[in-house]
Amino acid sequence: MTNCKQCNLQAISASQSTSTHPNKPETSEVPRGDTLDNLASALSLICSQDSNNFLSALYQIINVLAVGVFIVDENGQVTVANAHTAKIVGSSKEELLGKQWCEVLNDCHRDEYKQLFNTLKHDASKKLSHGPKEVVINRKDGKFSYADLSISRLPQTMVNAQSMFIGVLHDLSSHHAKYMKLKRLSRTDHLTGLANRNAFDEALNELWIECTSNNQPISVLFIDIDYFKQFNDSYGHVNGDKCLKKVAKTIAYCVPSRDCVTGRYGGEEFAMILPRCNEQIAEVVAKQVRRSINQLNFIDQGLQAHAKVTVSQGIACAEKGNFEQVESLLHSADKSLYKAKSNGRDRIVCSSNPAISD
Ligand SMILES: Nc1nc2c(ncn2[C@@H]2O[C@H](COP(=O)(O)OP(=O)(O)OP(=O)(O)O)[C@@H](O)[C@H]2O)c(=O)[nH]1
Repeated sequence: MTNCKQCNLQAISASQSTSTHPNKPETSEVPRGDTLDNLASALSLICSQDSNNFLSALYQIINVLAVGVFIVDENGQVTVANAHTAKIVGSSKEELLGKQWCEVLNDCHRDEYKQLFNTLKHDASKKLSHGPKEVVINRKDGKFSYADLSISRLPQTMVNAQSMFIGVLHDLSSHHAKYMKLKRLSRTDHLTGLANRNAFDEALNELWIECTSNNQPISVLFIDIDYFKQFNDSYGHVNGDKCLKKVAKTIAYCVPSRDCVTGRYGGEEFAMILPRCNEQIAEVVAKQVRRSINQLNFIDQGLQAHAKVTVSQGIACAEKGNFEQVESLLHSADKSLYKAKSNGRDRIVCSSNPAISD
């Protein structure tokens, strides 16, 4: 940084490299005594070995920091950016200079930060310290960086008439990738890859609110493998696990739309949420599940052709206020499943029409 026209920082020069700051502002926010003296002596040490220039020393310090530091003017234009900011954004420092800071941000934050700079531009009295807040940054290579962003107003005593802001960026990209992986793992059943019980319950609560508040139907389908203990006992747990995986994949293929959720509800029990689907649609899906499961064989696992599984299914549909609570809907689907089991298995029971469908 050689000569920043908008900022008085350049006034801090080597010719004034004494033990006190040349432009020491008279505000209570500024460190006094030891702190300022120590800073000044640290800087003069660096300056004496280098360019003998305070400003240059300050800039070099900022530039080697392992956090992104940048300064924007009151119009939101970047006037200073250190090397780490450039690294996070995936551009060179030169490319960043003069650029609107908001353009660096992902669309989802742009309006918020445009508004922030706009508000502060018109209300210089307002104290600014915004964040830290997690933001997504559009990198030049088309990828994203994730960072914690804090923006603070530079003290008025440091700058001329206009407002200047300093931003600090902490790169969260590697943490973000790990967080996303952990989040995905915590929501996935590790054997089948379907939603686990926790994720299923969360999705059901969300879809329940969405559908009931829009007067749309929502159906739940419980699918339970018949006599699975016998399968395990006959062919072993390893084959039992492979069977569960195959059944899960087959069920997932039968969902009628992308907004349906399929989960592993318990050991050999699966469940499907069918938002915006009435009971008739749910029954069509259940019939498709039954047909597909009945066609499965386990020859690829080394089992004989007669090794087969069937499933029993229970359906309940919330429509026109027939269920007040999501728990009642689940209870009703569970009761239907129980009926399908007790009436011979390999069949479908709907809660509003308990006649057995086989
Ligand atoms: N291989 C394997 N077996 C499991 C897993 N989770 C549960 N099971 C087995 O699933 C079987 C369920 O047995 P039951 O609850 O008696 O039900 P069922 O034999 O399917 O009989 P019905 O449901 O009444 O038709 C048990 O033998 C469990 O050990 C799993 O992750 N892998």
